[in-house]
Amino acid sequence: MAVFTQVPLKDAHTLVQRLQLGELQALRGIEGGIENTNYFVTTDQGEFVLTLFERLTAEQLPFYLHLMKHLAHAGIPVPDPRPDQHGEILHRVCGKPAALVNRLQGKSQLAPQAVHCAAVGDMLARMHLAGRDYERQQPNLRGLPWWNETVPVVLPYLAPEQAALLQSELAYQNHVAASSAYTALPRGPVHADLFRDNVMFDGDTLTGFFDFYFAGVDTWMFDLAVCLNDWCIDLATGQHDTSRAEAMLRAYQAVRPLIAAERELLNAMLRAGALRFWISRLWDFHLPRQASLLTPHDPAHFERVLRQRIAQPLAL
Ligand SMILES: Nc1ncnc2c1ncn2[C@@H]1O[C@H](COP(=O)(O)OP(=O)(O)O)[C@@H](O)[C@H]1O
Ligand SMILES: N[C@@H](CCOP(=O)(O)O)C(=O)O
Repeated sequence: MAVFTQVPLKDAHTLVQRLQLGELQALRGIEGGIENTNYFVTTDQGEFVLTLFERLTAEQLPFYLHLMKHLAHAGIPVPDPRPDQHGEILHRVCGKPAALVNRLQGKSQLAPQAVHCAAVGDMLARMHLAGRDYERQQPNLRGLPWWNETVPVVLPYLAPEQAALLQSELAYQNHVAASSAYTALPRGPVHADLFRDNVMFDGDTLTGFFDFYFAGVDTWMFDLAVCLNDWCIDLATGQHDTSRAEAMLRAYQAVRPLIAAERELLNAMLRAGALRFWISRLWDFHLPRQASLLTPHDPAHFERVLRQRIAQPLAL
């Protein structure tokens, strides 16, 4: 869990007053998350989430916050950033850029069944379509250029066979990115980190997507691959669960059918999704930041997932 910055009650009170959200009743640091400082904020008007951004800059943040607003207005269940009286949704708390959003109802479904994977596939496709007329541009900041930059930084910490796999997969992904099929992939704003812990459910009903702070313009297929790699696998082995993967793909395609290039590159994108999180987990693990409540994720998990995607491609 992560609270990098301790927020005094008086600072939360000032923000709540400025956003005209009533009287502050409680402020509680959130267990979970590895990127930002998060607090639940209770006022007499409801429950909110305060996020202090620890890595993202005030220049990068409008893309994410306005994307959430855009999607919320299009009917996608995502947190809606609260404005001040001037309409500004990016605030400043304890010297850090900050946002306050509504708290989504429900809880994460950490042992998903086919019904949950179908709900995610359906809403993911709706979200992709709803993002088509979003005008701001920002690349996925954890995309290929970042992989190329970060792999040399983590290589010294790896055993020789891991280093060889990491380098050969990176070379493969550079090759894929230069192909005409890749150029043909439809793209737009994507979430890019839509894991089980970034979706809320009330029973079997999906109540929201959140944590958009790795979003960016990238291929829709990469987004779908990230979901398949987390929602539709056996976590112990990294193996695909066919019924869950089929449920997600069927529901996604009922809203937006995949084009030929997407079908062709499905497995390459599954490998890309595994590589992306293997690299970021290695980076977080071997070059950790100070936080009072932080548990790094296990990098070995995505090494296993990547080996699985290479050994057993998912057939469409
Ligand atoms: N809008 C929200 N509604 C409800 N819970 C939220 C919301 N945003 C964050 N949370 C809670 O806070 C936890 C950490 O948030 P997250 O965005 O994943 O952190 P990080 O940005 O550090 O990865 C989540 O697992 C969830 O329980
Ligand atoms: N989902 C990523 C890490 C990002 O953490 P989150 O709490 O912001 O989703 C992973 O599992 O490595």
